[in-house]
Amino acid sequence: MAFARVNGVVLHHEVRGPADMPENGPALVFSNSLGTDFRIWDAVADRLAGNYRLVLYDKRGHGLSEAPPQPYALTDHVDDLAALLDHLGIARAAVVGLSVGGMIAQGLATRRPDLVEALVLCDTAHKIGTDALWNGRIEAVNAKGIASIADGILQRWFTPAYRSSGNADFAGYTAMLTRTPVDGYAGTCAALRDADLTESTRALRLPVLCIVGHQDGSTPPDLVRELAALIDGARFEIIAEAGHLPCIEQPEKTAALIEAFLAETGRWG
Ligand SMILES: O=C(O)CC1=CCC(=O)O1
Repeated sequence: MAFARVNGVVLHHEVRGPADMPENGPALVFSNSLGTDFRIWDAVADRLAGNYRLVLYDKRGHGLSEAPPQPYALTDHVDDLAALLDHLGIARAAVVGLSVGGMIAQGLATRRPDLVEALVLCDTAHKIGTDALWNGRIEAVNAKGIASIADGILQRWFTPAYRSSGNADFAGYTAMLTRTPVDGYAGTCAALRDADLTESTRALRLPVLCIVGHQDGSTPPDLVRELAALIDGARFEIIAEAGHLPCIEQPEKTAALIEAFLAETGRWG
């Protein structure tokens, strides 16, 4: 566990992987979704940590990172990640981003192409949701807290089987969502509302893998297929028995897809 003040905000992060990895060698960087922190990647990271240097971080307003007052712009999140990688001396990375984390990854590839060699875009899109959806969430969480909208969100995040009342992990991720700082949550909703990456993402030229859970209710397979179609040469994979967070429901399959893709690029492993 480490903290760094970069781009005007304290970010909680962790670097994992073999001790003999060269300090400035390529890294695998993970960016998480709205209402989650980097622990959503733990089971995937456990499967990859033997072979790669991993960087996990909590974006502003989430986890143990500072939560500046809302609203945020997607470029705030992108510039935070760029500054964190510069701070860590990481010059080349494959960025694995989920949902808004996937938009941060796309934004980083556009704004700092020197840093990004490949993208794994999980359950994300070039444009997520509508003004009405995000404004409704901002209003609700500011007035009544995140718990007031949590049920609907959790239904889109997880399959019915995972949401069983006996599943302690489901209770844990519910707490992760509802304990997110309101400024962090609403601030990032504003970033999502205002971001449309269609044209900048269409111009990307690098290896890209798009992944989506078969039962994703937030960024459904057809939307992620659209994202993949936008990017020259991007691959598209659907993971069965998963919702919006395949890294939690199907970590084995998620890690295997990431590893096979990185091997194909010829730059990792
Ligand atoms: O909260 C949701 O519905 C899922 C989601 C959309 C953007 C993000 O990061 O998570």
